[in-house]
Amino acid sequence: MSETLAPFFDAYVLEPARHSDERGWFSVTWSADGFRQETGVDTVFVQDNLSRSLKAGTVRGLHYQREPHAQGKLVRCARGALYDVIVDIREGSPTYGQWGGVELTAENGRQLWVPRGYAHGFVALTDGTEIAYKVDGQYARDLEGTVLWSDPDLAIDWPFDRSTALLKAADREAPRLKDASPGFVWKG
Ligand SMILES: Cc1cn([C@H]2C[C@H](O)[C@@H](COP(=O)(O)OP(=O)(O)O[C@H]3O[C@@H](C)C(=O)[C@@H](O)[C@H]3O)O2)c(=O)[nH]c1=O
Repeated sequence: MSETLAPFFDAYVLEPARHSDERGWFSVTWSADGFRQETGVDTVFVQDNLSRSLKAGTVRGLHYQREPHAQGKLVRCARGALYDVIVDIREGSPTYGQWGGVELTAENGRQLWVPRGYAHGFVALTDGTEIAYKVDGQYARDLEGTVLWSDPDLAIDWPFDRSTALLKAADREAPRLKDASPGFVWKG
Protein backbone atom coordinates (compact mmCIF):
# COMPACT_ATOMS: atom_id res chain seq x y z
CA MET A 1 0.00 0.00 0.00
CA SER A 2 1.33 3.46 -0.81
CA GLU A 3 0.13 7.06 -0.88
CA THR A 4 1.75 10.35 -1.73
CA LEU A 5 3.12 12.53 1.04
CA ALA A 6 1.31 15.87 0.98
CA PRO A 7 1.88 18.39 -0.48
CA PHE A 8 3.99 16.42 -2.96
CA PHE A 9 2.94 14.11 -5.77
CA ASP A 10 6.20 12.23 -6.29
CA ALA A 11 7.13 11.37 -2.68
CA TYR A 12 5.47 8.24 -1.36
CA VAL A 13 4.70 6.73 2.03
CA LEU A 14 4.72 2.96 1.77
CA GLU A 15 3.41 0.47 4.27
CA PRO A 16 4.68 -3.01 3.47
CA ALA A 17 2.37 -5.87 4.42
CA ARG A 18 3.11 -7.89 7.54
CA HIS A 19 2.36 -11.59 7.66
CA SER A 20 1.61 -12.47 11.26
CA ASP A 21 1.58 -15.83 12.96
CA GLU A 22 2.15 -17.12 16.48
CA ARG A 23 5.88 -16.32 16.25
CA GLY A 24 5.44 -12.69 15.29
CA TRP A 25 5.46 -11.30 11.76
CA PHE A 26 7.33 -11.27 8.46
CA SER A 27 7.59 -8.36 6.07
CA VAL A 28 9.30 -7.74 2.73
CA THR A 29 10.84 -4.33 3.35
CA TRP A 30 11.87 -3.86 -0.28
CA SER A 31 11.67 -5.76 -3.54
CA ALA A 32 12.50 -4.42 -7.00
CA ASP A 33 9.12 -5.33 -8.50
CA GLY A 34 7.07 -4.30 -5.45
CA PHE A 35 8.75 -0.90 -5.21
CA ARG A 36 8.22 -0.24 -8.92
CA GLN A 37 4.56 -1.22 -8.68
CA GLU A 38 3.89 0.93 -5.60
CA THR A 39 5.65 4.07 -6.82
CA GLY A 40 6.10 3.80 -10.57
CA VAL A 41 9.75 4.64 -9.91
CA ASP A 42 12.33 2.65 -11.85
CA THR A 43 15.68 3.07 -10.17
CA VAL A 44 18.66 1.08 -9.01
CA PHE A 45 19.70 1.25 -5.37
CA VAL A 46 23.46 1.15 -4.91
CA GLN A 47 23.96 1.50 -1.15
CA ASP A 48 22.17 0.66 2.12
CA ASN A 49 22.75 2.92 5.13
CA LEU A 50 22.03 2.55 8.83
CA SER A 51 22.61 5.12 11.56
CA ARG A 52 21.86 5.18 15.26
CA SER A 53 21.11 8.35 17.18
CA LEU A 54 21.84 7.96 20.86
CA LYS A 55 19.52 10.63 22.18
CA ALA A 56 15.95 11.65 21.46
CA GLY A 57 16.06 15.15 19.97
CA THR A 58 18.99 14.34 17.68
CA VAL A 59 18.41 16.08 14.34
CA ARG A 60 20.26 15.05 11.18
CA GLY A 61 19.78 17.14 8.06
CA LEU A 62 18.47 18.62 5.99
CA HIS A 63 20.84 16.90 3.56
CA TYR A 64 21.11 16.41 -0.19
CA GLN A 65 23.79 15.55 -2.72
CA ARG A 66 24.28 17.67 -5.82
CA GLU A 67 24.33 16.33 -9.36
CA PRO A 68 25.88 14.25 -10.82
CA HIS A 69 25.52 12.22 -7.62
CA ALA A 70 22.02 13.19 -6.52
CA GLN A 71 20.33 10.49 -4.44
CA GLY A 72 16.79 9.20 -4.14
CA LYS A 73 16.29 7.58 -0.73
CA LEU A 74 13.97 4.90 0.57
CA VAL A 75 13.84 5.51 4.31
CA ARG A 76 12.51 3.49 7.23
CA CYS A 77 12.96 3.30 10.97
CA ALA A 78 14.69 0.13 12.15
CA ARG A 79 14.54 0.89 15.89
CA GLY A 80 12.62 3.41 17.96
CA ALA A 81 10.80 6.28 16.27
CA LEU A 82 11.60 9.32 14.18
CA TYR A 83 9.91 12.18 12.41
CA ASP A 84 11.12 12.35 8.83
CA VAL A 85 11.05 15.60 6.87
CA ILE A 86 11.67 16.44 3.24
CA VAL A 87 11.82 19.79 1.46
CA ASP A 88 11.46 20.30 -2.28
CA ILE A 89 14.59 22.17 -3.42
CA ARG A 90 14.04 22.01 -7.21
CA GLU A 91 13.90 25.52 -8.59
CA GLY A 92 10.73 26.09 -10.58
CA SER A 93 8.88 23.21 -8.93
CA PRO A 94 5.26 23.96 -7.97
CA THR A 95 6.12 22.81 -4.43
CA TYR A 96 9.56 24.49 -4.21
CA GLY A 97 10.42 25.34 -0.60
CA GLN A 98 7.52 23.36 0.85
CA TRP A 99 7.99 20.62 3.40
CA GLY A 100 6.29 17.34 4.22
CA GLY A 101 6.73 15.10 7.23
CA VAL A 102 5.80 11.63 8.42
CA GLU A 103 6.38 9.63 11.59
CA LEU A 104 8.33 6.48 10.84
CA THR A 105 8.62 3.97 13.66
CA ALA A 106 9.98 0.45 13.97
CA GLU A 107 6.47 -0.50 15.04
CA ASN A 108 4.47 1.06 12.17
CA GLY A 109 6.97 -0.13 9.53
CA ARG A 110 6.22 2.84 7.27
CA GLN A 111 8.73 3.92 4.65
CA LEU A 112 9.24 7.15 2.78
CA TRP A 113 10.43 7.39 -0.81
CA VAL A 114 12.38 10.64 -1.19
CA PRO A 115 13.03 11.51 -4.85
CA ARG A 116 16.16 13.29 -6.05
CA GLY A 117 15.83 17.05 -5.68
CA TYR A 118 14.62 17.00 -2.09
CA ALA A 119 16.54 17.81 1.07
CA HIS A 120 16.04 15.17 3.75
CA GLY A 121 16.33 15.12 7.52
CA PHE A 122 14.78 13.74 10.66
CA VAL A 123 14.57 14.02 14.41
CA ALA A 124 14.95 10.95 16.61
CA LEU A 125 11.94 10.69 18.92
CA THR A 126 13.43 8.03 21.21
CA ASP A 127 16.91 7.29 22.55
CA GLY A 128 18.74 4.82 20.31
CA THR A 129 16.64 5.40 17.21
CA GLU A 130 17.98 3.72 14.10
CA ILE A 131 17.22 4.85 10.57
CA ALA A 132 17.81 2.54 7.61
CA TYR A 133 17.75 3.76 4.03
CA LYS A 134 18.59 2.68 0.55
CA VAL A 135 20.07 5.24 -1.84
CA ASP A 136 20.23 5.21 -5.63
CA GLY A 137 23.35 7.35 -6.04
CA GLN A 138 26.82 6.78 -4.70
CA TYR A 139 28.13 8.78 -1.74
CA ALA A 140 30.18 11.82 -2.82
CA ARG A 141 31.40 13.84 0.15
CA ASP A 142 32.35 16.89 -1.98
CA LEU A 143 28.83 17.13 -3.38
CA GLU A 144 27.02 17.08 -0.04
CA GLY A 145 24.81 20.03 0.77
CA THR A 146 22.77 21.05 3.79
CA VAL A 147 19.82 23.35 4.37
CA LEU A 148 19.20 24.71 7.85
CA TRP A 149 16.68 22.46 9.65
CA SER A 150 15.15 25.48 11.39
CA ASP A 151 15.12 27.84 8.37
CA PRO A 152 12.25 30.22 9.20
CA ASP A 153 11.22 30.37 5.53
CA LEU A 154 10.51 26.63 5.59
CA ALA A 155 8.50 26.84 8.84
CA ILE A 156 8.81 23.13 9.51
CA ASP A 157 6.57 22.03 12.36
CA TRP A 158 9.07 19.75 14.15
CA PRO A 159 7.18 17.67 16.74
CA PHE A 160 9.55 18.18 19.66
CA ASP A 161 10.98 20.91 21.84
CA ARG A 162 13.46 22.60 19.45
CA SER A 163 15.49 24.02 22.33
CA THR A 164 16.61 20.44 23.10
CA ALA A 165 17.82 19.72 19.55
CA LEU A 166 21.19 17.98 19.20
CA LEU A 167 23.01 18.55 15.90
CA LYS A 168 26.49 18.30 14.45
CA ALA A 169 28.11 21.70 13.91
CA ALA A 170 27.80 21.60 10.12
CA ASP A 171 24.05 21.10 10.36
CA ARG A 172 23.66 23.77 13.04
CA GLU A 173 25.52 26.29 10.89
CA ALA A 174 23.96 25.33 7.54
CA PRO A 175 22.64 28.04 5.19
CA ARG A 176 18.97 28.82 4.79
CA LEU A 177 17.43 27.60 1.53
CA LYS A 178 17.51 31.11 0.05
CA ASP A 179 21.29 31.21 0.57
CA ALA A 180 22.02 27.65 -0.58
CA SER A 181 22.70 26.63 -4.18
CA PRO A 182 21.52 23.05 -4.53
CA GLY A 183 21.41 23.35 -8.33
CA PHE A 184 18.28 21.26 -8.86
CA VAL A 185 15.93 22.46 -11.56
CA TRP A 186 12.34 21.26 -11.94
CA LYS A 187 11.94 19.42 -15.22
CA GLY A 188 8.18 19.02 -15.12
C1 LIG B 1 26.16 9.56 4.29
C2 LIG B 1 27.54 8.88 4.38
C3 LIG B 1 28.43 9.23 5.39
N1 LIG B 1 29.64 8.63 5.45
C4 LIG B 1 30.56 9.02 6.55
C5 LIG B 1 30.97 10.49 6.55
C6 LIG B 1 31.15 10.77 8.03
O1 LIG B 1 32.46 10.40 8.42
C7 LIG B 1 30.17 9.85 8.72
C8 LIG B 1 28.89 10.52 9.17
O2 LIG B 1 28.34 11.19 8.04
P1 LIG B 1 27.22 12.31 8.21
O3 LIG B 1 27.56 13.21 9.33
O4 LIG B 1 27.01 12.93 6.87
O5 LIG B 1 25.95 11.40 8.61
P2 LIG B 1 24.42 11.83 8.68
O6 LIG B 1 24.33 13.19 9.28
O7 LIG B 1 23.68 10.75 9.30
O8 LIG B 1 24.07 11.98 7.13
C9 LIG B 1 22.88 11.46 6.60
O9 LIG B 1 21.81 12.27 7.04
C10 LIG B 1 20.53 11.91 6.52
C11 LIG B 1 19.52 12.92 7.00
C12 LIG B 1 20.52 11.70 5.06
O10 LIG B 1 19.57 12.01 4.35
C13 LIG B 1 21.68 10.96 4.50
O11 LIG B 1 21.71 11.00 3.10
C14 LIG B 1 22.99 11.44 5.09
O12 LIG B 1 23.25 12.75 4.60
O13 LIG B 1 29.89 8.80 7.79
C15 LIG B 1 30.03 7.68 4.53
O14 LIG B 1 31.16 7.12 4.60
N2 LIG B 1 29.16 7.31 3.54
C16 LIG B 1 27.92 7.87 3.44
O15 LIG B 1 27.15 7.50 2.52
